Amino acid sequence: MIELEELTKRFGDTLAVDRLTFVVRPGVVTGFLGPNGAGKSTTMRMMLGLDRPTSGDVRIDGRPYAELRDPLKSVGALLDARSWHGGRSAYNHLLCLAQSNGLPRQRVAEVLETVGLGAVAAKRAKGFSLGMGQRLGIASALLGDPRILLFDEPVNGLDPEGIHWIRHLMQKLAAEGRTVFVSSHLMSEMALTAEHLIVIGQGRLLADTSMAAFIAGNSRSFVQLRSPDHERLREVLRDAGVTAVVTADGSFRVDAGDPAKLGELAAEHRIVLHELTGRQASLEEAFMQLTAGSVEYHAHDAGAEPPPGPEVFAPDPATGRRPPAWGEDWRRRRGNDTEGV
Ligand SMILES: Nc1ncnc2c1ncn2[C@@H]1O[C@H](COP(=O)(O)OP(=O)(O)OP(=O)(O)O)[C@@H](O)[C@H]1O
Repeated sequence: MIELEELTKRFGDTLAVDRLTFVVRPGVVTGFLGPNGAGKSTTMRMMLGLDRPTSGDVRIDGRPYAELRDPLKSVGALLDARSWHGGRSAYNHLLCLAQSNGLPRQRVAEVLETVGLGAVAAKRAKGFSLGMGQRLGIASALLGDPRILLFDEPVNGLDPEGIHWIRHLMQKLAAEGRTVFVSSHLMSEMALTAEHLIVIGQGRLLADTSMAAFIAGNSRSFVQLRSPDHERLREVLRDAGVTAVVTADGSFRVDAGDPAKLGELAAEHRIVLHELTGRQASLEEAFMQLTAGSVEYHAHDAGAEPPPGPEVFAPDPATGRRPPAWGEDWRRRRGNDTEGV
């Protein structure tokens, strides 16, 4: 496993990594998320002994990277996919790595087949596409058959087939009992790949939890209803004291609602529904909710200002109080029109 304890890195005035403590365990894919500049690459570089911590430490199977006897057999990493000599063929690049690390020559052909580069093994790497370069980087990481794998943005530049392939490769490696730690900005892909998540913002740990718990804990479920009898449904919801918003596509959204109860309410009033969907917010929404305060670079555009207009949420008829407006800021930033019921 990989263990970090109070790991800290300062570059001049910039505190890139701030007392990070967490453990990356074997057997599952662990996703590493954070906004741009959060400190992900710096953390991974320190795991591999490429950056020296200002304080704290990081251990690979109980030792600092520098003390590993056969580093390539312990940890494989893809940090910068283009870190190879372009004049060499894919085969020769891997052969050099194998020979300098005491690995058997036959591993070269094996990993080339694993990553699907067998047919272009003799071609010079400088002619490789971005996706082929990523595959060659992954082949280098797998060369020593390591128990621990680190991938920094591995799907960068890959086409859908390549993305699908790497997702299954990472899950297979984890299922073999390896430790797989992967960063990516592609939230939809991360949601499909990782079981556990480490989230950082401005160098600090924001979450260390399972994917399911992260989404459930940082977002709210909601129910979406749509009816051809829009006005009647609006009245029924209002009379029942249900707080709802009308979304840009004309459906009603009830935060933390119960689909069964709302369906029964509509049936009681003989209202036809064209949609009744219980939804869980996505990883992207949960991520944006959690990291909203720790984004280093904000885009400033007209849509960033909350639009004037009607109340988004109806007040609770019993208390007259406005309910908590989860995601309101986010919806406003996105310019997603909503109207009160
Ligand atoms: N060698 C360096 N010298 C000075 N500052 C650095 C150096 N490397 C990183 N930083 C700074 O440290 C912070 C963290 O950078 P890092 O690249 O680790 O973030 P990241 O989460 O990987 O970002 P991204 O998602 O954009 O790749 C940033 O503010 C960055 O500018």
